[in-house]
Order: sequence, then structure tokens, then C-alpha cells
Amino acid sequence: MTKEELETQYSPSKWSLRRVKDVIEVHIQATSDATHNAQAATKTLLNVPYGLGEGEKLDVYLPKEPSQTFPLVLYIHGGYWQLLSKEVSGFAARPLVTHGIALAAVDYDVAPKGQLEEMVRQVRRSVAFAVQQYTWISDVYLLGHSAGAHLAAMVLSTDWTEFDVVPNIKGAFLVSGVYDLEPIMHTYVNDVLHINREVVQSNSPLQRAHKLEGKKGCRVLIAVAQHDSPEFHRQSWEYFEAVRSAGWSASFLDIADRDHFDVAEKLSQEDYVLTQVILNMISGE
Ligand SMILES: N[C@@H](CC(=O)c1ccccc1NC=O)C(=O)O
Repeated sequence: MTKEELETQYSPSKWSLRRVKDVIEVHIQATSDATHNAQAATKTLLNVPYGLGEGEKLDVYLPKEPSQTFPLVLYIHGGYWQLLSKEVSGFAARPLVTHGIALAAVDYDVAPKGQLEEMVRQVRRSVAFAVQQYTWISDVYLLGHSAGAHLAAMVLSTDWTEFDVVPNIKGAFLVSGVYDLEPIMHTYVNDVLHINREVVQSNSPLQRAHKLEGKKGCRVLIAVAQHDSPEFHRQSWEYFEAVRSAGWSASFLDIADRDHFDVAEKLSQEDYVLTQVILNMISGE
């Protein structure tokens, strides 16, 4: 592949068929609006620190009439490790909260402030913090979009011995993710991210899939949007096969008519196919 082809493959906005001027701007507006709606409609704990760093905070969305214990979904936002924040990442909360499930939107330090390895550590710490702090948690799930699906996949292969707790993660929903950082290193994304070969090697879930072997497995859903690029489809399929080969329970979903961005945006809606799959998986069907 030429450099130009590679950059196109890793420019999700170029594959959207939506006739809007700037699909990323539309994405940020949609997720921001839906996050505000969720904050107005649910009980929240905003800016909960999970670490000492300024950027290490969670926004938690709680069920209105909670049962004694209830599931928690940690949402890890995308944005190529350099965009977005928890401020626009509560958009999936409403349908979950309606069904008695809490959502926590995780902030981490995006580049250039943050480095990839630190982002991985921060997201892991946020999971450890939540299970230690919140005694109301029945089960923990991860939900990540794009770069956030990469970080969620990195959480799955964590060696928890350096943490005070081993979170029992029941499931992970990985949406339009990146699982092999090698091609990313050769694109414009790396102008800000500055990852090298070593970072790629130790932070690519595809290269680490063998680390899943022998670990207590959880259910992993790998979803990709129909209008994601062929490279995104390839990465999702390869990670799906790697997770399955490691003996974990994995499923693959190619979501019709969606692009890289509205595949996540629509999670604000209860009748969206991916929302339904997530609700069914959590309620044990
Ligand atoms: N420069 C990218 C931007 C991008 O991929 C992106 C933007 C907002 C939210 C998620 C994104 N993708 C992965 O994290 C593009 O061309 O679409």
C-alpha cells in the first residue's frame, strides 16, 4: 500500500457516506448534545477522581431507582488518542440507565499531553478504581469506540498483579476499534502520537492476544461499521479470530448502514441494534 492509500484507510471520515460538511464536527455535536441530555435525565456523579492526575476523572451515570447491586459499563472514548473527552462521552447512558445499568465515562490524557502507554495505564487504573470504590457493582463491562476500543482491548490483557485488585470483567463491547498499531505508526495520526516500534509491539492488542490465554475469559463483542474502511474491517476480524483462538467467547457484528461515527452516536437510542445487543448481553441472554 502506498502512504497515501494507508492514510486514506486510516481516515475514517473519508469513508462516511453521510452528506455533511464535516462528519467529525457532526459527531462531536451529536455526542455532546446526547451527553447533556443524559446528565439532565439521570442521577450523576461528575468529575470523580480515579487518580491524582488532573485528567484522571470519571463521570458516572446512575440508575434512578437502583437495585441493591447493578452492572457498570465503563465507556472509553475514541478520537485517535488525541481528541474528545468524557464531556462528550455520556451519550450511551440513557438507555442503559433506564434498564438499571450504570455508565462511567472515563477521561484520560490524550496526546500531545498524554502518551499512549500512559493512556493505557490510566484506563486500567480507572477500572481498578471503580471496582474498589463502588460496592454496588454487580458486574463490570467495557465499552470502547475506535481508539477507545483499542484501550479497552488493552485492559483485557492487563497483568493485574501490579494493581491492588483483579477486576472481574464480564464482557467487552469493542466498536470500530484499532487492534494493530503498526500501520498507525506510518500515518498522520503519529504526527501527534509519536509511537515507535517498541510502543507498537507492547501496546497492540493483536500482538498481545496470546496473553489472554489462561486468563479468565469474558465475552467479547467486536463490532465494525459497514462504512468503516477495509483496513478497519480487517483489524476487527483479525482481533476477533485472535480472541477466539485464545479460548475466549467472542462474537463479530458488522453493523449495516452505519459509518465510523454514527455506529457510536446511535448508542444514545434504545432501539439501535447495538444498544439492543449490549442490553441483551448484560441481562444475560
Ligand atoms: N482524522 C480522523 C479522525 C478520527 O478518526 C476520529 C475522530 C473523532 C472520533 C473518533 C475518531 N476515530 C478514532 O478514534 C478521520 O479522518 O476520521
